[in-house]
Amino acid sequence: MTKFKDLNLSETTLKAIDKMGFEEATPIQAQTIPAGLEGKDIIGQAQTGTGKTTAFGVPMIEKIDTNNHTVQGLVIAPTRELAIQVSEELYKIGSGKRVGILAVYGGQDIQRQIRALKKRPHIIVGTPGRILDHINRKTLKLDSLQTLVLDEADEMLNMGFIQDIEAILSHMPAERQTLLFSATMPKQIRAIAERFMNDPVTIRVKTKEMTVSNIEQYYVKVHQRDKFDVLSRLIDVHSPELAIIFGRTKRRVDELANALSLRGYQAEGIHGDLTQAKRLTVLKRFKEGKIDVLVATDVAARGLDISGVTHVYNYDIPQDPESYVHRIGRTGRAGKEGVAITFVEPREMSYLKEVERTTKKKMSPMAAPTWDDALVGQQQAAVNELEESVAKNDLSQYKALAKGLLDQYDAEQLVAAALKLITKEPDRTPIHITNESSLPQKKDKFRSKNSSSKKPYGNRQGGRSSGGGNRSYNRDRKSNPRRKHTSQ
Ligand SMILES: Nc1ncnc2c1ncn2[C@@H]1O[C@H](COP(=O)(O)OP(=O)(O)OP(=O)(O)O)[C@@H](O)[C@H]1O
Ligand SMILES: [Mg+2]
Repeated sequence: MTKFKDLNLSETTLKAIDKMGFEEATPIQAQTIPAGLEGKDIIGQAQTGTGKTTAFGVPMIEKIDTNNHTVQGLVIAPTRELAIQVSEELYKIGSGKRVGILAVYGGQDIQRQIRALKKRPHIIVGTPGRILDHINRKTLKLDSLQTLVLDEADEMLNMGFIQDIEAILSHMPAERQTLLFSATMPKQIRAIAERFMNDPVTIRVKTKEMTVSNIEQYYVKVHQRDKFDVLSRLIDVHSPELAIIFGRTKRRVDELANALSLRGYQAEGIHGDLTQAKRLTVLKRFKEGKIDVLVATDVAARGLDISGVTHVYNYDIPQDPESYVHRIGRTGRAGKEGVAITFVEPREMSYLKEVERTTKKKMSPMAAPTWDDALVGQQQAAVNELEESVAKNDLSQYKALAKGLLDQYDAEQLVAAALKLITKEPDRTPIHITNESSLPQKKDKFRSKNSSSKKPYGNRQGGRSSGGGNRSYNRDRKSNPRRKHTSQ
């Protein structure tokens, strides 16, 4: 176990890390911080939720010269929410040193960002489209850049983003340190990455499986028409603290969020067609537990760190194994436990197998719960609530009422009635969810490693659109590779 104080860090940074509550460095931090401080280019790969942000953040912050009021560090992230989250973490690491950090992303007033850029921050964290916009307006200069980080590097170098990244790279000094981080790094993408890196070291936290062991992984074989009922019952059985449900398209997400609300769950959706303000509000309400089910497209799959997410449901199986890894990685973070459940239609089993081959982890089959299972789950949740209330609440103002009732009724009858009132019995309100086409069937059962879905260029979009129903997922990020991603 490595302590941060053994990593040759400045007192101010050590203090900041201490304030963040971190005691020991995680393996990826222990391995990349020294190499980062030495100035090496790094490709860092470690499982989801294992602290990669601090792994690149610490050396980046340590190297900032706060007397030099130029942009010395740039972090590029695929979504606005992630850019905000990373900037907040860097702010904490750099708080003692007073490093100036600014997040720039689409959907936020550009004039406000321009004013903030004039205050000469040392580090910019942003999404590619908006960064490029500022470069073109000459409101962001990268001539003095020393450290570049691509968070979710494989995603950033994939088809939807590569042109913007290349354009941004052309505006920064060749002599710089480049750090790439992700939980996944397909070979073909690594090859692209190496083109603009200088003798990079690859730091991979070696584990048997690509996913963290503290996430229990299940699949449920289910026909499309039954998916929603199975989902409602699963939620009733599990009573998740916070759950994320991933759907394949924006329409799917809207319909699921509405349908869940109709059945009495506190659910809201997040996807790229919402305004930025709405996206942020939904996420905030989810973090605060005001809603407990977040329905999302892959816009929420990467990097987001929301504590308390106990369950991830893949309502639609993702097409890429990488997407699966990131989606389920929204739970089981920082050593916590999590459960991931993936719905698979009978004809999509080959996708499940491909995910298992990539992650080197088998999912356990789970039977779809019955209505009675759901009722038992909800009754248990009511019992827990009642017990908690007995333990926690000051009930003195209710005791006289209780006595009165007990004089009149049988105790068992009374408690049963109270439990019935608290129990959210499984709801059968009719709902409508539009059918999406299943993923196209794979012919070659055991595809080679160079299979099409992993190719950075070309096939990815083709593969998706051939599924018909995937179109709006594409639009989510890839339909216009030049500009569109800020509207994910
Ligand atoms: N050394 C540490 N000790 C304890 N907790 C830590 C440590 N480093 C990071 N964390 C916490 O772990 C959580 C996950 O960190 P982070 O978001 O950086 O993971 P990640 O590896 O980037 O995951 P992803 O692949 O999903 O982006 C955060 O809540 C962070 O505060
Ligand atoms: Mg991350």
